[in-house]
Parts: sequence; C-alpha cells; structure tokens
Amino acid sequence: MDRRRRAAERGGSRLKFQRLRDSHPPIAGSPLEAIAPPPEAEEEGIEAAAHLTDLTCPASWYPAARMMRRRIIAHMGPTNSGKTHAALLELKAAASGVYCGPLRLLAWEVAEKLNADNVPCNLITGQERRTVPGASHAACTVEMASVTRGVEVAVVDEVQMLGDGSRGHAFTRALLGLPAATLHLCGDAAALPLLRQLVADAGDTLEVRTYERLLPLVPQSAALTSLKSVRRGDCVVAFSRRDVHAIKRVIDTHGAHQACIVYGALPAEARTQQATLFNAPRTGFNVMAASDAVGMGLNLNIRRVIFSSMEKFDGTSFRPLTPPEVKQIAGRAGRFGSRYSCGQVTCLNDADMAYLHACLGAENPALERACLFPRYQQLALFAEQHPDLNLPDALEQFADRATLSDHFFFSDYEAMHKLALMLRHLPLPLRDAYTFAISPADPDDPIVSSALLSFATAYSQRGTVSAALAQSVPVRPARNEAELASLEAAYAVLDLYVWLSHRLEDGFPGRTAAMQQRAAVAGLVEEALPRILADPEAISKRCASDTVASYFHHCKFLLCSLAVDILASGRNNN
Ligand SMILES: Nc1ncnc2c1ncn2[C@@H]1O[C@H](COP(=O)(O)OP(=O)(O)OP(=O)(O)O)[C@@H](O)[C@H]1O
Ligand SMILES: [Mg+2]
Repeated sequence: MDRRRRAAERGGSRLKFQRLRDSHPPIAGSPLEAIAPPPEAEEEGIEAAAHLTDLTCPASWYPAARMMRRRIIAHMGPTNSGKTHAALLELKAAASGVYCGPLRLLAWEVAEKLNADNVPCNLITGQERRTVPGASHAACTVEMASVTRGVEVAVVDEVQMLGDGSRGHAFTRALLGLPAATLHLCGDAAALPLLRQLVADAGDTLEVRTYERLLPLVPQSAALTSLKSVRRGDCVVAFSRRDVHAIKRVIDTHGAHQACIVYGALPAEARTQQATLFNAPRTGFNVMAASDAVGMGLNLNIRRVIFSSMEKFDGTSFRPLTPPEVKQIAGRAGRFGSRYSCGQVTCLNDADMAYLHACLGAENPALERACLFPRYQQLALFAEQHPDLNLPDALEQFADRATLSDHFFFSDYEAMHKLALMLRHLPLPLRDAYTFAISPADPDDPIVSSALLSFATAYSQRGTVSAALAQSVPVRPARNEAELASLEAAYAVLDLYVWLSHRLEDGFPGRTAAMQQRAAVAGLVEEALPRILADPEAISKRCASDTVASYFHHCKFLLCSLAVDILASGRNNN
C-alpha cells in the first residue's frame, strides 16, 4: 500500500493528534511504559515491528474461517427490496446461525422475529446479553460477532458499511472472519466489486443475487415549503437533535398533528416506543421528526420522507448529503408491508429540490476500499516493542507504520485516541486501558467522557467501581427539552457502565443495579416525550418568520452556530 497516499489521507487528523500530543507529553509510569523492553537488537526490533504492522493479509487473521470453504451469497439491491428478508429466511431454516447488524435495534428486531417464529435466538449487543434456553441462533451487533464459533449460516446486514471510516472494520472482520458454512451479505450493489475482492482474498466462493425495490419511490416535483403542510405518514428528516426538537415543536404548535421523534441519542427503548406510536393507527402521533438515524433499522409506516435540509454537519463543516445517504434515508418511505403502497420523497425548501432529484437519479459510486483495524494482539505486541510509548502514542505510531493492501484503509481511530489520551495518566494494564478506550463513550460528550474518566480512575485505584458512580445527574421526570437532554446523558452513562460490566466483570459488579436504573431512566424519557411542551420563546421566534422553510433556508448561519454549539456542548446528536 502506498504509505504516502495514506499519510496524505490522514493529514487532517494527524495534525490534530500532533497538536494534542504537543500539549500532553507522555507521562512517566504510563501503562505501556510498565511493559519490560524486549531483548532484541535494534535492527531485529525494526524488522519485527515492520512485521507487526503488516496488515496486508487480514484474511489470515481468522483461522477458523480459513479452515472452511465458505459459500458466500451477496444479496444486492436498493433499500426496501427484500434483501434482509431473504437472508433471514435462510437463517431461520438453518440448524445454527448468527445475524450481524449495524444497530442494536436491528439485532433486537431479528431476535424477536426468530423467537416469535419458534427459532430460539439469543441477543448479544455491547450492552445486552439475552440468552434463550436451547438457542443455536444469535442476533448481534456486528462488533459482537464471534470469529471462533462455527455456525451453519451467518448474515451480515448493511454490508456496504465496510466502507465506513470508523465502524467499517467490524464489517470487514465479520466478512473475513465469520466461520459460517454459508455467509449471506446484504447491502447496496455499490459494495459488490469490493466484496468480490475480499471473497477472493479469503479463498471462498461468491454467488450474487440481485433485488429490485418492492414498492415504488416517487420523488415529488414540488417542495413542501411549510411544515404547516405536513400530513399523516410524513417523516421530516433533520441532522441534529436540536433541529429534530425544533421541527417537532413547530408541527405540534400548528395543531393539526403531533410528531413522534427519533434520533440517535434517544434511549433505544424510547426510539422503539416512538416508532410504535407512529406506526399504530389512531394514536394522534401520525407524523415523525427524525434525524438521519431513521435511515437504517426501524420499520416505519412512512408515506413520505421530507428532507429539511440537504446538508449535514460532519464535525468540522456543513457538507452536502451524498447520493447514497439521500437514497438510504428516502428509502424509508413506502416500506413493503406498511400502510402505504408507494413511497414519496421531497424537501422542505424549493432550493433543495434539484439536488434531491440529482441524488436519487445518481448511481452509487462503487466502494473501493474496506476499513481495517489491527487486532488487539497486534497492538499489544507493538506496544511491548515500544515501551516508551503510552497507548495513544502507540496507536498513532502503529497507524503511521501500518502497511495495507490497496483495497483497505486504516480505520479512523480518533475517538479511541481521544479517550486513550484522557486516560493515559492512570496506572492501568494495557488490556484494560484498551478496553476503556474502545468503549462507546463519546469523547466529545462532556458528561459521558467525564463518567468514563471517573470509572477508569476508580477502577485503577480500587479495582471495583460501584454502580452508584454511574448516577451522573438527578433522575426525575423531564419537564422540558434541557431536562430531557440530561436524562439522555444519564442513560448514556448507565449504558456505558453496563457495557464495561460485560468486559471487566469483577471491576464493574453493579450491572443489575445499573440496568434497573437505566430502564427507569428510559421509562422517564418515554413518559416525557409525548408531553414535552413547546418552548414558547422558540415558537414565537419561529412563527415570526414566514414559514419554517424560509427560516431554515435563510438562516444557514444559525444552523452553523447551532452545530458549533452542539459540538461545544459535546452531544452526539445524530
Ligand atoms: N417476500 C416477502 N414476503 C413478505 N414480506 C416481505 C418479503 N420481502 C420483504 N418483506 C418485508 O418488506 C420489508 C422490507 O424488506 P427488507 O427489510 O428485507 O428490505 P431490505 O432490502 O433489506 O431493505 P433495507 O436495505 O432498507 O434494509 C420488511 O418489512 C420485510 O419483512
Ligand atoms: Mg435490510
């Protein structure tokens, strides 16, 4: 792999890391410094290090899968074309199997479906382990997939995510490493050339099945222009928690409809509750305001998707949505088996319509490279050879030296690096420091990251962390959006405790208490959502402008400042 190309591609984040490093020099006594230096001569050390950072043949990392001649079936097609349905039929019919999906909600849904059809199925996600007596099947989030336990059938859903910069490596691992006699890969056809390459690397055979959309998706010619015009079955999509709430307020204020809300920071239980409210007839909640989190996973009775904007904040600046993103989100309308026989899609603003049509008509560009991240053992050996480095520096140096084949790229490890940097002063064994660093804590969320720091500090000092430490904010019913945000943060902290308790069992013995508390917080969020009243000040501001459409269209600077705000307040809003 061309090292220079990778260096150029990583230029932005390398600079950022350099700055971080300059302001935080390595601390003596850091976990990696505690490891004794190897006895090799310098030359041998360099050679061994080069070998350790050689990631050119990841297929060889998975002996169990390599011992099999796997039959791989790619189910390729647009959204709502029955790909997952077809693969699940084969999973159900198998004597043993595993479903690997990108989201907890998808894993939940599949486990429920299989159990309802009398196929006992366990649920395994980062935060949940639900075992069913006699189960030979499991539904899991892709990160939890076992690469050692052989099964008859495995399914990797939304496999095009192997091109995702931060989570893609888990899909690559599943594809190369699942020891399944038959492996079903479901996703967009743009991934097919890359899948062919990976399947060839693994020495397996590939069969391709193509699918067409089950119900039509019709782009409208006119924009909605005002949220007053929303109708039953509409889903207005925005790209931050704050905008989702703003849209809900405006819809509720007009009085004709009440809106359900769905966004990533909402507890999974509350998302399911909102989806159920929206799907059921005669609840009064027949419109939805959602972030792009709606693009994957929930089966919703959406008749029409309305884009409130065609731009999203990517952590640095606003960028246009890509055609695959637009199609993924738009594809939620007119789901087969829902109340509507045809899906529609439009925008709130006239000015966005041309771009919407262009995206829907565009071919998805073929994925060229799959995301890759080394195994823990590789990092640990590398760290052992560089005892002067702490975990964040070892990560950086590993990434710098790593060699990859042309059809792979090194994963974005910025979140992990930030957490490792935050914890580097703690006297933690490498394995534990690594576990804390790969936890789902959002490093840009001040509440969750400070909770992680408290957990890791207590763990390094006392060896055990009480669940009481996970109670980050007072838990009481939310009366407004700000209090709702506090509950969401409380949920995220308890969720983090539960996640850690599955990996450091002795250190985090309060899982049951944390789970009870988490369920209580989720209950409070669910209770609060239908009755969170509109903030009168915000409404009067919005109603003062002609329409919300013009509000969004003419005040891009406001959206920018909102996004900066969001970043500053550290919430992960999508
Ligand atoms: N042959 C079928 N019989 C009954 N229901 C079906 C059939 N095919 C698909 N469905 C239903 O249609 C809906 C969409 O199917 P599915 O989820 O498999 O689509 P998909 O192509 O995987 O979409 P996405 O890319 O959005 O995940 C689901 O509710 C599924 O259960
Ligand atoms: Mg699917």
